[in-house]
Amino acid sequence: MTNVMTGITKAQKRKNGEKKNNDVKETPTPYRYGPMPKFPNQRIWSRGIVILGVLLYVWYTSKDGKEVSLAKQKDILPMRGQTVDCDTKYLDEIKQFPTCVPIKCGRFVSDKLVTINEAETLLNVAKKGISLGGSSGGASILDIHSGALSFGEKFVNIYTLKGSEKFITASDLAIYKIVKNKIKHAIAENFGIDSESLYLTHPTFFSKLSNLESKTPHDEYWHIHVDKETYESFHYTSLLYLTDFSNDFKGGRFVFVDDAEKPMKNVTVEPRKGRVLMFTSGAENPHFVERVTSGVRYAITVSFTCDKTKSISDPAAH
Ligand SMILES: O=C(O)CCC(=O)C(=O)O
Ligand SMILES: [Fe+2]
Repeated sequence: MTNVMTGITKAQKRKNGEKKNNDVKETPTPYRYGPMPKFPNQRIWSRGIVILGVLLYVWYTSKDGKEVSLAKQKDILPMRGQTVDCDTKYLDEIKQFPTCVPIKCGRFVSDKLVTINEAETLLNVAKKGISLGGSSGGASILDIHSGALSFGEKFVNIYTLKGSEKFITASDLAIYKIVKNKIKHAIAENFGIDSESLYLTHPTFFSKLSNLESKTPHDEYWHIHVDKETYESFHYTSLLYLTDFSNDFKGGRFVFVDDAEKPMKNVTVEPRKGRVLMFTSGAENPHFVERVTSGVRYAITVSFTCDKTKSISDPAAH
């Protein structure tokens, strides 16, 4: 049939179409920048690169990505926690004190218990007190209950040092007591126990950590440990952080090691000024502090026992 408008028959159209298609096949598409370069074993190389990329991705994500963060420095947490099964030895021991047995063992973090002003007051006490002595290695402690203060490679009693009258005032002591009581009540609430069953115990101390080379084993704060094994009287441990991870120091995160074979199971807490970390002191909570790589990290370890015979009194003015 002939198209009235063009006067071309269907057969002619088919013929023209075929010719066009043939033309396309005959003309190769030119590469804008010339032909793709070829090199020997091109396929093997490109496959190798893809496999390397996949391996790099797997290595990178398993290295850091799977570690769990309980608290980042930037978080402001009213309360965040995790429960874990109590270690049986811990449970057997704490059962001697029935009102002190936790509903579940675990760890909790709160940024709302202690105010920034309270944290700053205690930071100044730590700075002033430790400046009277201080370890020659990377870890200094000050225990205002016993008076123990790191001094070079030894310890001295701060209350025997000249100038010690000034490092802590009556109002600092009152704040210390308020903070300790707030932490005690939070521990009781989180673990479902009676706060009257908790007593402050030894050692409760300020710590100052830096990247100085260690001089004695006391300076090596980065080893994995269980508090109940290091400090026999502990049942509940708490830390109050006085400086900020990343701003005041680098490194120095607190790390729970849930499975020593699998670092990606580690649970980390980044210190934040005024942040309180509380946990049961048994083998369900092995932990360490990462080495501080720069700056200075200040904290207070506030420790509680359920054994009244192991309790210590609130610090007094000297
Ligand atoms: O400073 C910390 O974050 C933890 C210190 C610690 O593990 C301890 O005093 O037993
Ligand atoms: Fe510890």
